[in-house]
Amino acid sequence: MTAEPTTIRVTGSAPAENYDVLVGRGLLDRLEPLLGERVRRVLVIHPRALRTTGDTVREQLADAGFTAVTAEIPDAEEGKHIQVAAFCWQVLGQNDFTRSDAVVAVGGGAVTDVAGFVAATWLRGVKVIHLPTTLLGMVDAAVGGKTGINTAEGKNLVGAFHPPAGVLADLDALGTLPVNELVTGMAEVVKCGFIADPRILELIEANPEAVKDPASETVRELVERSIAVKAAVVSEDFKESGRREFLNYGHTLAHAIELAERYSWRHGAAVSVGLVFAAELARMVGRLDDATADRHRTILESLGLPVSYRRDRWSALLDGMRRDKKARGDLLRFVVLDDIAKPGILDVPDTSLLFATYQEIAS
Ligand SMILES: NC(=O)c1ccc[n+]([C@@H]2O[C@H](COP(=O)([O-])OP(=O)(O)OC[C@H]3O[C@@H](n4cnc5c(N)ncnc54)[C@H](O)[C@@H]3O)[C@@H](O)[C@H]2O)c1
Ligand SMILES: O=C(O)C(=O)C[C@@H](O)[C@H](O)[C@H](O)COP(=O)(O)O
Ligand SMILES: [Zn+2]
Repeated sequence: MTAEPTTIRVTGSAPAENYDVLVGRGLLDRLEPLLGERVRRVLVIHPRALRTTGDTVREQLADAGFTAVTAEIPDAEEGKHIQVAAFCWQVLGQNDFTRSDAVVAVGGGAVTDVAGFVAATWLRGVKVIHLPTTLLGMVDAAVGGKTGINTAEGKNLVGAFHPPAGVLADLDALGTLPVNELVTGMAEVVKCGFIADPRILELIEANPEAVKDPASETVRELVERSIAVKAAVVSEDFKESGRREFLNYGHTLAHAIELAERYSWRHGAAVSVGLVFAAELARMVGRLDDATADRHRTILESLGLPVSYRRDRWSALLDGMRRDKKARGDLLRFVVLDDIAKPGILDVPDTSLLFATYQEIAS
């Protein structure tokens, strides 16, 4: 018998901002009820690597009486491209998708981001349901309604806030995920631990190896706790006018590293370095104690995640960081900690502080 899934509710100021995130196993039969009465056509967007899963979802929907089509898109960050969105818009147009039809995303965070963007923009907004298949997708990207694509100038520079109608985080999907993908996703879990839920940090520290076993109860608890952190934040501040910025902890440098590496680094790996940098920055300005700053490095290293980046790339990184969405004019703004579960914002008008901080983490 399959155990009942855990339900984590996201709420908002508008009815469309209310939805459930289900965490469990064997959740595919929960998709049809989420689509509702009015949906006739469904576009299933999946990466090449998940063709079999995409076909399974399409066939199940067709058996249930929907007109279901798939759009197979390039893998990982190559999928977060305007040409990929245009391809999906073409499929929607050629199949006469109306405002009462729907998009289903099957894949990691790259897929949920671009599929969410396609849904947000087709006819100015149709329903989207996320079936995340990576740890990172489950704990972060599929939840909260941030959608987007990259441009030549940087990460997620074009997008929209468009909440899903539901998220099915089926832990069975993690069974085929390469361990390095599981581990990079853990960077966002660690982020949630530092900004809001110290129990996450204790669980990882107690058994870093259990964290790499997708069948473990530890992974399930980490997934549920991280989603709970994100759900609480986005329920209060969907469009990032305040508290939601804390979910961006570590991301100012992370996105600059991804751009500098032309997206050959996984997002989670870059977030890992970004978290260490943000902790060092808070230590430098006297906001964070040594032990808590060091704890970032220790816990991320215990998972095998990177904690430093190339010294010779500073100027490219600074250029990238200037395009961070938290920046206001020439002012760079960073999420920092005053303590565990006490995030705040640090305004940095003078980049010499950033350079000095970078020297502490550069290799
Ligand atoms: N919108 C948000 O709030 C938000 C939050 C965090 C991250 N993101 C975005 O998410 C993206 C990163 O997501 P990601 O780490 O999931 O990477 P990803 O989507 O690129 O997937 C990583 C790799 O795993 C493969 N894969 C996916 N599921 C699999 C499975 N079950 N079995 C085997 N292989 C599988 C994919 O094909 C890909 O090669 C970044 O673009 C990041 O910016 C968005
Ligand atoms: O949901 C959010 O808000 C986040 O910041 C979560 C991040 O982990 C995620 O990578 C997000 O896509 C970054 O957003 P951006 O606004 O900096 O592009
Ligand atoms: Zn992220």
